Amino acid sequence: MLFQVEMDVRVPPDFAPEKLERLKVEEKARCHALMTSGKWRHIWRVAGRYANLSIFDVESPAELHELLSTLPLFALMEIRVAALCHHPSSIRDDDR
Ligand SMILES: O=C(O)CC1=CCC(=O)O1
Repeated sequence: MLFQVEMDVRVPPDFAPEKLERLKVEEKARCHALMTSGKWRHIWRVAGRYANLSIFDVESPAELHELLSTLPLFALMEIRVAALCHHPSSIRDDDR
């Protein structure tokens, strides 16, 4: 199942910079591991915002929740999810 996931990172002004840097390093490593596994298919930076637009390919909404809620930056993110279906006009057969 494909899901569009939009993650906005909201860092409180008093958040310790060294803790933020550590979480970013951990987040990047987790992202790379999930991209290698094929579960996190794509990630783009949303221009002008500390946000990303990602595509996940998972078995269920429950699996997506498990992956998102265990991301290192989860507590600092606002996340929106949209379930995706294959479009009848798409010429990309693997986009389902
Ligand atoms: O910088 C972000 O958008 C948050 C994030 C998600 C995966 C990653 O490496 O950073």
